[in-house]
Amino acid sequence: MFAASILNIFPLQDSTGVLVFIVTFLLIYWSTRRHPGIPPGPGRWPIIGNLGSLAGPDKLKVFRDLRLKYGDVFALYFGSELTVILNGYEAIKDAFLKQGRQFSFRPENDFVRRSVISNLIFGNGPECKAKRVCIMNAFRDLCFTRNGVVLEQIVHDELDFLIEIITKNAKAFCPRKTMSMSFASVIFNILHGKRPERGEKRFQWYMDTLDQGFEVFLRSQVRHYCFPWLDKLPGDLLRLQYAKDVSVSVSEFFEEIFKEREAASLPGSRDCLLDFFLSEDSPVARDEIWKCHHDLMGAGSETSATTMNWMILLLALYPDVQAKLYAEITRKIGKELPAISDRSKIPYVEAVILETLRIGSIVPLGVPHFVKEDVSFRGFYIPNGTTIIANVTSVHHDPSVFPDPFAFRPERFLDESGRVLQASEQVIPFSMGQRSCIGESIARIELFLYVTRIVQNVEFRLPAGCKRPTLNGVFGITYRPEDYNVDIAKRN
Ligand code: HEM
Repeated sequence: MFAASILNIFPLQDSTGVLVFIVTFLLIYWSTRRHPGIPPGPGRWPIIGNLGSLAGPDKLKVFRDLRLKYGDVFALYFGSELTVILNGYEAIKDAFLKQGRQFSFRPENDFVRRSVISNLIFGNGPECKAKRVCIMNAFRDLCFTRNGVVLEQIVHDELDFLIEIITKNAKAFCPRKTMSMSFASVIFNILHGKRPERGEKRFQWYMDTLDQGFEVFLRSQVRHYCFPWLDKLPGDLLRLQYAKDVSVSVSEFFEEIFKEREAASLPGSRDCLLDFFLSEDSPVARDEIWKCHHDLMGAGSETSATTMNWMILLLALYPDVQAKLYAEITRKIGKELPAISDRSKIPYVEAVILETLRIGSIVPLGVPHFVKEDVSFRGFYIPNGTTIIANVTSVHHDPSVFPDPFAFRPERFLDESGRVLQASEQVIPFSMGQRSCIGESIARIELFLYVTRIVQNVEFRLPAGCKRPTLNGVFGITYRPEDYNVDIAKRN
């Protein structure tokens, strides 16, 4: 029947026509066929796969709707790359904790090999594990074992500067860039033992490069998945040459700083992360250190800054929460500089931070994971080489877990007396398992010191007569609020 219809279309003597038809048919079949046994998902289109299903201004809603239709575990093709999306706390936990051995790799596809500089966030294997352990030990030593004095000091120095700048603003201002710079300075200081000079051009250039790098990375990834052959055409259509040029400049930027530090520090000193990396037993080769520093700067500054941007917006939108926060801080520590040891004294601050991390869902789809073997998961087949994405917002914005999920209500994390913090295990902004965030403790302390000190000193208000900002976010590697302005009133 099938053969007969082909013969009707192409007479026998026209063997070229038959060949073209068969090749076209096979190409369409292979490029639209879903692997058998994989989790459900929408039909696949040639070339773009399921990218069409992700169209729409509100990406988080798109993922919410796909979950409603296909369940907690569904599969999409980003171009030709098979990607499994995990939704809900139990599915993410099953993968990253219960089957953590299989689900804890980072993608090793062609795009990552060609364009990613990272040897930590996108690293795999025992060397990457050794770096994780070394950094976590160094963070513990630098920031916590000396009662957190180093971290506390670094953050307070930075906050002296920040509060001075923001209180100088007579006009309504948008905190985004100021916050990015401030948190980047803290991480830079932990890494290199000094804060960048105020207004230093090299550092400003580096921050701009990081900012653009995030966007270019996302765009060229999508293009590479759909049209890998663009790489063979003249012109840097996939921006891979751009990525290489940036990495050379970034390595030179860090190299200069490393040399300064090597010349200045005493042998055996352990005052910043760089000292740990330069020590004899370091798991990171000398010419690879800059890559780790680049990863830590990228991962550690934009995330915390975005959390603070959400927090300022939410406090301005909910003046009653802000007033309660100020009252609690004043009652418990007055005008004293907050210390890490004060965290347990002011549970309301911790509840405000948790609620901000929940609503903001700063890294909405986490960092991609990957499987390097065929995996059986919840009755589905996940083939070797599949990318795995944990949709963290599916947990944080699930009304069955957090009723009225878009209302800013820190009280949901306090007991009935309002005095005891009841953190929910279902708030997972730092993910979980073997690849969870290694900066979590630093981030939590930074946020505590930032919010407490800033609220002690200033009040945020929506500028009179302006359109009320929404909770709409800008979707990217991080999820940040749309730019907004706030008035800042200095407290007496
Ligand atoms: C509010 C602030 C932060 C948030 C919401 C956040 C969130 C995350 C998330 C979701 C991941 C991916 C986990 C996974 O793949 O399962 C991650 C990884 C990572 N984060 Fe953070 N992070 C924050 C702050 C920081 C800070 C301050 C640092 C460094 C000082 C840092 C360094 C890293 C690194 C190096 C990784 C990669 C870990 C690996 O691949 O093994 N993060 N973070």
